[in-house]
Amino acid sequence: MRTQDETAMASASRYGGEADNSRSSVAIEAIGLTKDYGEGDTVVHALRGVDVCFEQGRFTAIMGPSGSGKSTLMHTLAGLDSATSGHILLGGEDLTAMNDRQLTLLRRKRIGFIFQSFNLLPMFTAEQNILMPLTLAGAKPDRGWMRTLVRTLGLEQRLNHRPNELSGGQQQRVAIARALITRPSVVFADEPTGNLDSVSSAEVLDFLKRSVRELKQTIIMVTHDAVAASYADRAIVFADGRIVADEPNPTADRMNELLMEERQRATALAMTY
Ligand SMILES: Nc1ncnc2c1ncn2[C@@H]1O[C@H](COP(=O)(O)OP(=O)(O)OP(=O)(O)O)[C@@H](O)[C@H]1O
Repeated sequence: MRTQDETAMASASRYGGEADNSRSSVAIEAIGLTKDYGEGDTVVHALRGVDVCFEQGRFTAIMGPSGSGKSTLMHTLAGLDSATSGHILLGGEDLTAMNDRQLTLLRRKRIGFIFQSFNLLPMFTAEQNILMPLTLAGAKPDRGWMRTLVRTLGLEQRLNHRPNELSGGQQQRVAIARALITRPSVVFADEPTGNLDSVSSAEVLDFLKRSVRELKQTIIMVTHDAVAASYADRAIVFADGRIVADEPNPTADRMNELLMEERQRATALAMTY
């Protein structure tokens, strides 16, 4: 196990030693993160020593073949799943050293989630759904921030509607507002456009991008769609529990190319066995 100083040094090394200035812009980072499922002959190494930083105010996409570890990375970073070894620093605090109660509080206050299936509560209005994280925490809404979110997401005319009175795209916009209402340090989006048609997908991705540009939010999105990844500022490709590519300003063509290269590499490897 590393000491705190060793953790800080490992973290600083990812910036070529410019630790102090650049660290202030880091939202969350993983250091030597591993996650194994099972043990012995049946062990699955889902994460194999992942080192990665996610900067504040940036939109990052995570891509990769099925089973490569994308969801495991997201769940572990969000404190939903425990790491086997390594560290996760959120605003300088190590999640891997926290107990369940501390993790629950941290998730409630500092992490937002957006799911493929929206996960809105059907008996509540859009407004009640958006405010739900605050209601559950017994916290008062910041009305100014609520207005900003509602305006940015174009939900002014939809606040009194229940989810079944909204289109898929509108429901996902409500879910985005709900994820952002606590002004979290980081928002994890798991295939947020997986259930949407291409027009609604483009709309939702545009809003995610605006949340980053205009509202200074930090978003990490898992997606299988290279076009969705092209809305991000950065795209990471995962394979076999490791990062195999890290692309700034990704285009859909470039991401398809990287995914194809990874598929060819995996096929060539399989043929040598
Ligand atoms: N609870 C679990 N128990 C055992 N193995 C698991 C568990 N969750 C994930 N795995 C395994 O860990 C590896 C990584 O899975 P993960 O779900 O993170 O991949 P993924 O890239 O998100 O895949 P997909 O794109 O299909 O969602 C896979 O081999 C998977 O079978």
